Formats: sequence, structure tokens, C-alpha cells
Amino acid sequence: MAYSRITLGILLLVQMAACSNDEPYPPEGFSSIAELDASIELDIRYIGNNNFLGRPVAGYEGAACILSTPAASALVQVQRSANEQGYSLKIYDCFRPQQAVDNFVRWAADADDVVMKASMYPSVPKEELFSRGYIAERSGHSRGSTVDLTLVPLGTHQPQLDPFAPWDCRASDEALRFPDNSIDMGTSYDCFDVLSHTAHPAISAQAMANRLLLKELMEAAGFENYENEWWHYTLQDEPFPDTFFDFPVR
Ligand SMILES: C[C@@H](N)C(=O)N[C@H](C)C(=O)O
Ligand SMILES: [Zn+2]
Repeated sequence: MAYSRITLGILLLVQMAACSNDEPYPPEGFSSIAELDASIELDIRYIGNNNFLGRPVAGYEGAACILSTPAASALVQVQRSANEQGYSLKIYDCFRPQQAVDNFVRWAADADDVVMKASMYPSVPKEELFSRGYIAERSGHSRGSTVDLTLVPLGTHQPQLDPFAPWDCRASDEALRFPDNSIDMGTSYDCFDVLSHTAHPAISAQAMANRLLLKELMEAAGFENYENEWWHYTLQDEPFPDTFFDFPVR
């Protein structure tokens, strides 16, 4: 009798595991950009060390861009328009699970963990990154229709780099910033600084023209820029405006 109960229990566990493996991925209502348009370059920063923490972030199991299906389809339109002008989109982050945001919050609470401070937030005290609007505790990314991205010349690729070298994300000389095949946007991605505010006047005329080109292309497809970060766009007509999802990125 005891043996058959154990057997039944094991069978139930096996069945539960099989069911959970059968769940569709990405979940209903979401799409993977690589499946819709493989020409869009992916440089998903939070899966590795090249980010403001200097280490992989919780919830990133693959270098994928998952977005709500309307946001993903709109981005494919943007890619077509960018291609006509000799550029491709390059994506740094898309859907961001709540566990990743919680990881940012834990990281921010550790005042001793400042490995990337000099290169990525040199002029902002770490404890003010949230209050100054550079990172959010409830992020639009977790609603699935927000994307961090740039424009790259067609045919180029992200160069290899040492994320821990003494880069300066605000340097006017591009060679001193993190190497990136992005066109010059005035600062590096995730450079938490006033110079990253989209309309900040102290960047070069070329960098401002490049930011405005990205903005025009994105707005034409229904996205809205966040004024504190030239790279951050949200689909205005987002399908899940009140839901913060927590499935992993893969
Ligand atoms: C962390 C940065 N890439 C970003 O997306 N910031 C905004 C404010 C957010 O966290 O939603
Ligand atoms: Zn963002």
C-alpha cells in the first residue's frame, strides 16, 4: 500500500513536470524578435558582465528579446524604415522580468558594490539612481512593451570588449566609451548621467541628430521615448499596461 502511494506520488510529480514543460514559450501574447526578424541585432546586456552591475542579472537565461506581440511587430516596421536609411536596430533589453528588477533593487542597496561606478554612473550617487529616474522599481520593461535600443550601420557587429577596463560612458571622445557599433548617441547605453537625457544640449550636433533619427523612426511606429534615457522606448498603445510579468527571458 505504502509502495503504491509513493509510486502514485512520483507519477504525479512526473506529470506535473511534463505539464509545466509543455507551457508555450514565449507566453501567450508575447513574441521573440529573433523569430519575427532575425536581421535585428541583439546585444542583450543583462545576461553577461557588460552592464552597470558588472555581472549577470537574475531572470536572464538567454540572449533573447521577448516583447508583447504588438510591440514586437511595431519594431519589425521600425527595422524596415531603418534599413532604408542604411541602419539596423540593435537591441540591448526588451521584456525584463520582475525578478531582474528586484535584483537591481538589491544591488542598489549594497553601497560597497560599486565595481562599475566610474565607468557607468560617475556623477550620480548610487543611492540616487532610482530617485533620479535612471532605474525603476516597477519598470515598463516588465509590462513587455518597452525596449532599450540604438541604431547601427548595416553589416556591423558589436566588438569584443573588456567591460572592466576604465571606460567613461560620458566621454565626448567615442574611443573612451565602451566599444559599441552603435552610431554616436553622445553617451553609452545605460550611462546614468544627465548627458543621456535625450534632449541634453551638451552633446555633439552629430549625436543629437542621431538621437533624433532614432526618435523619429520609433515614433512613426507608435513608440514614445523616455526623456531621461535616449535608448528607452515604450509602445504607447501597450497591451498589458497594468501587469508586471515575471517569466524568465530565454
Ligand atoms: C536600467 C535602464 N536600462 C532602464 O530601463 N531604466 C528605466 C527607468 C527602467 O528601469 O524602466
Ligand atoms: Zn529601458
